[in-house]
Amino acid sequence: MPSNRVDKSKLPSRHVTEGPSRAPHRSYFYAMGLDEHEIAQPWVGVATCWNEAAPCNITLNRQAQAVKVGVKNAKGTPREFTTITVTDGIAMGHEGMRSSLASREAIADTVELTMRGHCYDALVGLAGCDKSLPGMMMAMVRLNVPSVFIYGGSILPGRLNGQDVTVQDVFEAVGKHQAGNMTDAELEILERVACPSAGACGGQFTANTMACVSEAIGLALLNSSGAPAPYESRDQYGVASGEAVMNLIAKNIRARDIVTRKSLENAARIVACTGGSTNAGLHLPAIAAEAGIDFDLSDVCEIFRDTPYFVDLKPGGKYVAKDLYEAGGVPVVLKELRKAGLIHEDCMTATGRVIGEELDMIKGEADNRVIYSVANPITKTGGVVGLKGNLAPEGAIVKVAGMSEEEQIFTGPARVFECEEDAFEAVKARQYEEGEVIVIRNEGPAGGPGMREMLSTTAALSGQGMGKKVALITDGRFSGATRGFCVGHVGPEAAQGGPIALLKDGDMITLNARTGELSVALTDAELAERRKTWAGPRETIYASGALWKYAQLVGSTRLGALTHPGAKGEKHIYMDL
Ligand SMILES: CC[C@H](C)C(=O)C(=O)O
Ligand SMILES: [Mg+2]
Repeated sequence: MPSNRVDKSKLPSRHVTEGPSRAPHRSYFYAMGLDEHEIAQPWVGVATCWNEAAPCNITLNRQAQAVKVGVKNAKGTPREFTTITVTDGIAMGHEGMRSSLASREAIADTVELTMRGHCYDALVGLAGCDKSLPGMMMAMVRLNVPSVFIYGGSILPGRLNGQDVTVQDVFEAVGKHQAGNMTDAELEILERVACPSAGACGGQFTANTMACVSEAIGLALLNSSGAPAPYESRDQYGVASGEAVMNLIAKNIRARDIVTRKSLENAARIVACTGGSTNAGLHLPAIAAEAGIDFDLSDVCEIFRDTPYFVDLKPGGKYVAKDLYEAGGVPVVLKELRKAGLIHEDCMTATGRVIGEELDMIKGEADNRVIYSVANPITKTGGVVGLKGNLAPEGAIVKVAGMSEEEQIFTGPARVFECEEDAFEAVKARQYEEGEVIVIRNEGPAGGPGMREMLSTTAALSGQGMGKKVALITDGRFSGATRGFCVGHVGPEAAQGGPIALLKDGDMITLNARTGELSVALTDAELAERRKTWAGPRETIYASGALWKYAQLVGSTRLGALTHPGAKGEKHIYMDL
């Protein structure tokens, strides 16, 4: 058994299990039904984001039981614990959305504190929603313990009029309804059928994007994210993940042996080739920073730029996560990337083998329906690209999957809004013109605070049939289901005095996703002149509490909006591991 090779004298858990001074601690363990063998084994924290807030996380409790079976099979002692989630689909379109990105830090912090406080030796993390996936992976890298990640799985698609539908259709239906192109009764039918099961939103939105990342980066077993959440066949991956973490303990393979510059590049590839969520441009730098790796928004975008887009998923394309699973899932996509030399094969994974060896064992091939071959992609460059220019010196990001080449170039006058609510009201009332660039500012990580996703506004534009007739830029961000020429993460944000803060109605803005440009037709001197009269950042609307604290601490978008400095190669990471 792998655990026979574990040097127990080095495991963090000995601080709570060994010696006369730990008799009180052991009393608690006996109180929970553990016996002396279980107390003496390696302790594995099984962290889930289970709660009843949303379908994304509702199955995690069941799946955690499978993980615990795996840990026990391999002679470990699993201890399940939970942390929070904020679910974007429900937080969307109102003040609640400010809690979303901040919840990523809360998840990483609470998992970290639980692990530290109880001296667990290793971690299996289960997560099912936008911020819980990166938050959980950040905790793994931050603690640098042996770690395995497992996604909770996606939702099943709804079915209406012979077509698959997701919650994206419901968000967009709001715009259609507002425009008078959908009746109350039609909207009600759609909202009842769009989400027929547990699981995270069905397209290649943020949760599914980060699930693909979890496999490509090596923290999750290959194919473990594929089966939809309600499928009990997922449980075999739960058991295998529990066994895998015990093997990592035995081999002393830690999260930072897995998450490296190269594995982050593999992860960025899968985001681009699947037309994934722009949020990856925030989460990959954040995960990197936890490992002390400098991999910022422009590094991510550079990988995006020369990655072909060849997996046909919503919102840019046709299919949902269940279709990707049935076509062979992430392993087949990675195999295609490998054919083009776009995968670093020597990256360590959660099995203790490198990703090249793992891919050698995969039999599936591209079906040229959901997964095209890399040699015959949908487009030659990535489904997500970076932009820079005098309006975004620290960069910006846009999803272009599904947009034609002509649609990727746009010049128009700015219509400036100071917050999302103002923009949404104007869109609802059709107080904007075709050809304009809608600017929504003061929505960055510190300025919002919380860098809200603006799906309600972008979906309303799409629903009004105006998605291709206007462009939108913001220092906030978008949901994975946003489509249209919507540029987010414009940095520096307005609250940090970025040029977006200086825009006025009518300024001519150019967005060019082909050349990677985001600029305003103002000279440096004109911008400097406006800066002299700039009123400065808005005061945060929170006077205390978690969001006030978040606004004080959060760093720049370019670096992933972290609330701490990130690892700097320090020696003391976790206990004395
Ligand atoms: C449907 C979109 C989802 C709720 C989301 O927030 C994301 O994918 O980012
Ligand atoms: Mg989201």
